Amino acid sequence: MAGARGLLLHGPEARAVAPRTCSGMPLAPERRQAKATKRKHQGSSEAPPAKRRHETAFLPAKKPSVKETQRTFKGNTQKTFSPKKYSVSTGGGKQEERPCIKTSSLFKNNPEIPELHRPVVKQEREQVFTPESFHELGLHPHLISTITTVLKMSSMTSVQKQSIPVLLEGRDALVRSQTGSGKTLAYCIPVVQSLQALKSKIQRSDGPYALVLVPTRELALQSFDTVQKLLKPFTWIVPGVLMGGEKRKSEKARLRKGINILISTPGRLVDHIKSTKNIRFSRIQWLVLDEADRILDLGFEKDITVILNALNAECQKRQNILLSATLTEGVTRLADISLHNPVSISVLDKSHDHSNTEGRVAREVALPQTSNERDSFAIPESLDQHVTLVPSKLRLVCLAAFVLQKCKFEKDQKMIIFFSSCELVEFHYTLFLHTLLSSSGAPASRQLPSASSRLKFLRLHGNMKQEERTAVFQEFSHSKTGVLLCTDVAARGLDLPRVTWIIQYSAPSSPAEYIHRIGRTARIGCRGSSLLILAPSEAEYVNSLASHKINVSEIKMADILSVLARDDGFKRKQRGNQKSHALGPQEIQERATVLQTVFEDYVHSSKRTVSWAKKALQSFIRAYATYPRELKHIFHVRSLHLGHVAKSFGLRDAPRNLCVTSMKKRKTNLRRPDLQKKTQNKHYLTEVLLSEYSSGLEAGARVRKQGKQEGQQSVPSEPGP
Ligand SMILES: Nc1ncnc2c1ncn2[C@@H]1O[C@H](COP(=O)(O)OP(=O)(O)OP(=O)(O)O)[C@@H](O)[C@H]1O
Repeated sequence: MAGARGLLLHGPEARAVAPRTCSGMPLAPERRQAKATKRKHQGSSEAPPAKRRHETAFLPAKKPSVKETQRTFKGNTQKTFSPKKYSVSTGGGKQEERPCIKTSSLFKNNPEIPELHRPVVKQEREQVFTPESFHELGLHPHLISTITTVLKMSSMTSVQKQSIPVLLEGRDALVRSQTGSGKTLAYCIPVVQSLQALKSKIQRSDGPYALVLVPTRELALQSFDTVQKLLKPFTWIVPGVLMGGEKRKSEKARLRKGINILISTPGRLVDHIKSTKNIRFSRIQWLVLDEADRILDLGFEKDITVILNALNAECQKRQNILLSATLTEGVTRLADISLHNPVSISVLDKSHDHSNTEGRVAREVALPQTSNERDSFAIPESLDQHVTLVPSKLRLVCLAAFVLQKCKFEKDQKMIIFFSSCELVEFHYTLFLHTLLSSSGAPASRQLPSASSRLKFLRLHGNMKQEERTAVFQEFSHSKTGVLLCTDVAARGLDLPRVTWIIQYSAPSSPAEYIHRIGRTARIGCRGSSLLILAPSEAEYVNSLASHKINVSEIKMADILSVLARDDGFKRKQRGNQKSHALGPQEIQERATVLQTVFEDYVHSSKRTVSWAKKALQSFIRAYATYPRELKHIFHVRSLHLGHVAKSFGLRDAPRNLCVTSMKKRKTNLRRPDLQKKTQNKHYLTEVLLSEYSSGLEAGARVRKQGKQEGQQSVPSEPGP
């Protein structure tokens, strides 16, 4: 970590930045001076010496005593009253000089970045394509011509080659293959082939023959789209989608008219089962659970039971398929209750070899699989995985620098950034719109000197209206470039073409989620990369990934920040004819501080924005408290330094009254870990994650209730608070 450590050790205590009023106007000199003094004084309470750090973590920031204030004030008089200058590009490339005030150092009092002793593990591999074509499957000629001319596919993928014949034989199956390997067609083709071949031709009014359950609305739309394409030559078979966000009445009307292949999220289907008289399952021949392990998470297990009971009550004989890139214990349980004498299909290299040597697919793998097999996942060979260790104070600038590096200075990059909650997505989306974009409509004085109109930001999360979610999904899908900020609502199954980078700004809560998130890139043999951003205290997570045969290589934080050298918009003004010195670590630190200051200035531009940033910080802490027990030794709220984390929300100080109720609760619960798990964690998990996957019917009510309980201000979704 030589580079990164260098940055940490040699950083200047304070950086020069431009002072502004709330409206973004430069301050009068006297006020500027007073404010600079105040800032310095505030900054002093924020970075405790290393030995105090542990004690102060998560305590409200203490107001410094008069004595402390005087000491700080006196000790820094010289610096405080000699503001440096830095230059800001204004429209037309002019450089405007602004006198500066202090920003507390980003590069001091940070925890040491540990060396990563990364165990190198042999990753599981799958071969994506086979040389075989779809012609060999004995499908209806119109279906083959649709696959080759409409979908423009010629050869089968491994999972398709293994699954389609098994499913056409009428067997139940548990299918596991890596992300982006073509599992959707692996089940859609046999369903369409079998339904078009039924002797008594399907009538629309017959109702569903096939039911496909998926965890999210976007995935429902995507699967519907695939089925619709395959059904082109078979116009008498009608597909339909139920996914919430749409008026229940119009869904009821469509159900009444008849849907033969029904694609739905579990929650929405349960709602119709309970309230609609028009839903009949007597003709069901296929039940597909795509992303089966995700479907089982949280509240969905109950929904699945309701659905299985409803199906079993009306039809006994049907084919059942469970699919996912990751199989968890839960899926084995679900397989036990929903699959009959199933074939387990796995495309790992060893089974592939087996199929080659024996001339048949490896499909008689016993159920359940061993935990070892279940816990190691195949990752596309064309996916380069990285990790970077970044102290909390530097997280925001580091993320922004990486976004600028890829999406501003490199061509044709399309990036997805994962966050742990809707509030975090909204916060970073709005902040970036107002600071990194020149076309956001915000006053130029509040923007980053190098604000770029080449950047495009979008966001996707479960608290958005359905029409907006769909529009964003479509826009990002069709776009060649752009940055999508999202929650795990976009982690599963979504097939977004040409995504080049996946950033995990909030670490995932399980290896399975890690696999699915990074699986949004490097699909079907394309190249892609991922970056996991961890705090130094979270370095151990790399070993946890390695235990699931996941290999990551390190990118040094210094290398990420060095992109700031490419943009003189971040430069401090040199005096007179002084020549710009070489872009060493010191200069990079100064530029990083300019970037941080732009964020802080935006956040502190009004009381409302400060309160909004505090809510986002609160949401971060709440989500952080929900990591499962097996990861608590790595991700524990007590190891966070509130003042430092606050900095990554553009807050200059650790908020004093943050999350008081929750803190009290947490304190009590920490003494009773059993209670914590049973009550609070469950509560948080439901609050933070369930809303992402709900049918959409209850989301509004839940969000309203949550907001009321926590006094939560709704974060503005459009350009800013
Ligand atoms: N035989 C094929 N030839 C070429 N492209 C294919 C083939 N089969 C599927 N694809 C394409 O590969 C992409 C990924 O497919 P799909 O979404 O079904 O993957 P998946 O295995 O379900 O991924 P995930 O686990 O992330 O849900 C899609 O764009 C799909 O159109």
